[in-house]
Amino acid sequence: MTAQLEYPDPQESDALLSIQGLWKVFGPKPARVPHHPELAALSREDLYRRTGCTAAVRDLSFDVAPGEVFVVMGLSGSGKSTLVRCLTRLVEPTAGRLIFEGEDLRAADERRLRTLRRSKFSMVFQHFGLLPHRKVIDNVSYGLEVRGEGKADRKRRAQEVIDLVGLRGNENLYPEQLSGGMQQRVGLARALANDPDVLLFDEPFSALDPLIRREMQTEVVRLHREVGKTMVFITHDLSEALKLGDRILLMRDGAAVQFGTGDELVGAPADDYVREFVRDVPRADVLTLRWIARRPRDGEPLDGPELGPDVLVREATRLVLESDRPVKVVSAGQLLGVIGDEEILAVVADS
Ligand SMILES: Nc1ncnc2c1ncn2[C@@H]1O[C@H](COP(=O)(O)OP(=O)(O)OP(=O)(O)O)[C@@H](O)[C@H]1O
Repeated sequence: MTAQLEYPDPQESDALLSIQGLWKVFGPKPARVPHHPELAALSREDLYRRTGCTAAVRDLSFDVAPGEVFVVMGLSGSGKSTLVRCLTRLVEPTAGRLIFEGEDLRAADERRLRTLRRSKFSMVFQHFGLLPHRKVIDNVSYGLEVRGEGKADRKRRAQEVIDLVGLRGNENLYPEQLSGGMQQRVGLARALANDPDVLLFDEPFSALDPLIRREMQTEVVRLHREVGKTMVFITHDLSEALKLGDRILLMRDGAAVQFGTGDELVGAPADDYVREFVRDVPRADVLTLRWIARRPRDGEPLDGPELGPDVLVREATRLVLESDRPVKVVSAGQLLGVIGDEEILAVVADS
């Protein structure tokens, strides 16, 4: 039994990167799995038992918009690393389409792929991947050297990104002379030096201790604000995903469980798995007023203070509790609902 997989036409859409029906199957004769409805529907264990194959990525489809931070989150073994490697074909997908800037990446030959990897994508790895015998500045300019750029240009560009990531003064040190956090700054600088269209991060901060990790997350938020690059960020850490992601894809056993913004995952979990995943998130720091506004009751005063629907519950708490009238949630002059002490306390008490 063979099913024909159908995908939409390569993009008239605004997506920078479009992933359509992507599969990566490891094991013997992997290509039969995506096209075989019965095999494709088997659980991870049953598929392995019947075929000896593991579907690390299962029928994933999503678009990444230009300038967006797209986070892929999931527990160990959910397929995140395989997915991010499939995006540049460092791991060869088994089925599906990858459209980047309108180009079908699966049709690209080795030469074209190498060019794309050098000029359009940069990767930041968990274990930094720095060259130990090269100074910071030479690590940062390495990609430019490979691309054949002249010495003066390389140096100028490397210095620019070294300044950008806060490494000025460390140019002539070797990686082993730097702390983990500093080494990952070198990794970031090296990735930015190529001026790629997409930065791919594979759990870049997992090896760092929690304080440095938070500092680096803030650094990525700042860099994103400054350089506006499209980012695909892999993590198993929910708070990291919520802090960085414009949109989050939650994966389990290779498949998508939910796509959404952080507040959508927390406010409207798709199933019990997601509910359990987000259970300990301080809801007041993630949910916005649009999630808790309700219809005004008959006779309720509507002359209270106004706030927008995107204000975080935490930020609105004081105003709501101090006001003797319900706070109005208003967008473009339209009343979306009201919020009183009850609604606020239900969230804050749960946080
Ligand atoms: N080369 C391979 N051969 C066979 N199975 C593989 C291979 N690479 C990955 N897998 C399997 O695919 C599944 C997904 O692995 P992957 O490393 O992508 O997950 P992950 O979410 O990145 O996990 P982690 O955070 O632990 O790296 C796992 O079951 C893994 O054992």
